[in-house]
Amino acid sequence: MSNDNQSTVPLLAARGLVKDHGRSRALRGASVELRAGEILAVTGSSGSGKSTLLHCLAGIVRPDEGSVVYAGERLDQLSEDRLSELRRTEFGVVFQFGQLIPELSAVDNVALPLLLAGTPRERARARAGEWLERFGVRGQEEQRPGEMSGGQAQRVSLARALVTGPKVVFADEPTGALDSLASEQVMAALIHTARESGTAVLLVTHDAQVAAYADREVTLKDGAVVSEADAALEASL
Ligand SMILES: Nc1ncnc2c1ncn2[C@@H]1O[C@H](COP(=O)(O)OP(=O)(O)OP(=O)(O)O)[C@@H](O)[C@H]1O
Repeated sequence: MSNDNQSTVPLLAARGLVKDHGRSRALRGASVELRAGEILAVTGSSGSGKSTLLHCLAGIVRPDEGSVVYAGERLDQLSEDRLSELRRTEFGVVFQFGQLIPELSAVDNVALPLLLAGTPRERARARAGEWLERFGVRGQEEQRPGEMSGGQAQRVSLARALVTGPKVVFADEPTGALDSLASEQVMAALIHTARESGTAVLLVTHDAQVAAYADREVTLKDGAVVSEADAALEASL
């Protein structure tokens, strides 16, 4: 269901993105918009360009052609310094294999973005503990990623992505390595928390059940958007 608070002005808009990886063209004129608070699924078969699109939208990779505008700023033209500041303060990212730091406990992994932003250690750890609780992994604060299940580790990754209060979370196959029960728990936690905090989510997935959590779905084929379906409307039919 759409969130009534969503603005009609996009928070993030990509137009005509082209991106080559060596001799392979990953994006061929892809355009997509994400509104504040919206949950958008990007689907498509393997190799259709989903991850490359996410990387361009998150300012991780610069497109060869086209524009990416975030809250009035051209991401594709920003300096590396400004881009990394935006990634630290406005964006959160979650990947298929959470990419937690194996040597750090769950609470220290989640506290890390706050420490990098200058929050004192004890306050950062306390806030991290609150976020672990929100994601249902309280009690595992001192465990390291290797001592947790895949689903628990992925919920820690979500807590780390959201702890700084980002405007957008980019999630690339966040449930790709999980079984269906853990996948449902992770998605429910992500969607609930994003709705509660008004965070927009760009969700890359090839799984129709995961895409069904989104407000809207765009499908990529050969590096361009081929169809847009209102996932919520489809689900209600
Ligand atoms: N770093 C890279 N170097 C070379 N080619 C790449 C690189 N990243 C992606 N590609 C190529 O670009 C195309 C799009 O890849 P991308 O990972 O964006 O697609 P995807 O839809 O996310 O695929 P998957 O679902 O398999 O992850 C593919 O042909 C892929 O082989």
